[in-house]
Amino acid sequence: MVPPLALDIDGTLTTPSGRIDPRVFELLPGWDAPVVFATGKSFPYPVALAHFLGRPETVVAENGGIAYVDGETAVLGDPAVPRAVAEEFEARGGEIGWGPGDTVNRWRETEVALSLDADEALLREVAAAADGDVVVVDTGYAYHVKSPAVSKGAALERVADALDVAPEAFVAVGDSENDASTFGVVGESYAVANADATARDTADVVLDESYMDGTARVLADLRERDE
Ligand SMILES: O=C(O)COP(=O)(O)O
Ligand SMILES: [Mg+2]
Repeated sequence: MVPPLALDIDGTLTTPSGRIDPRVFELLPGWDAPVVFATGKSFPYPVALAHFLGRPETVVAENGGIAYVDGETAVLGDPAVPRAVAEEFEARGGEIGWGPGDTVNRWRETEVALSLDADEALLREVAAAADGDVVVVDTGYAYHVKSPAVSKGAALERVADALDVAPEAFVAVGDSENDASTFGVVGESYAVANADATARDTADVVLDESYMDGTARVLADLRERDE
């Protein structure tokens, strides 16, 4: 039996230019165990990915603010403080940075994401004034303003429980500080070579290969182990 997977999306299933690597469509549809997409992106993105892979929609979105499994949505974070921080940031001249349509935040229910072009120093200053009620997480793709109580790892534990699978049975692959909590609850964890320092420090193994090259290597090794 291949093990269940907890897979980050950006930096892990993508190319360096941010596209879904086509190998995702070869390797994941037939994976014979649960696959949880655990992402900082908002809820529709991992649902769409699972849908178009023909897989059950088992997802963790918004860095753990949302967990979805068996048709049940759990909203695990309160957006009030993150939104107040974003409003104060804008009142002080900061820009969220996604342009007028802002599809990055449109469906985001528990946190606020800002472009890496946003004024990080101002954002961290405004967030620090919220007295520990928010943290700023830099995924390498966005700054996320979220409750410190929310994490991908905690949400994955809920999803695993609903699937009746122990969290330790999962193998995780990720690339950034928002994956450290996942790495903390699964049995085996891998950071791709492009991972940030936090992901590298918290993963069991740091891969030699980057992006989907790294993830594909892990999947190949897991299949081989299964034979
Ligand atoms: O949305 C982000 O900032 C990063 O997304 P990821 O968690 O799938 O890498
Ligand atoms: Mg990532």
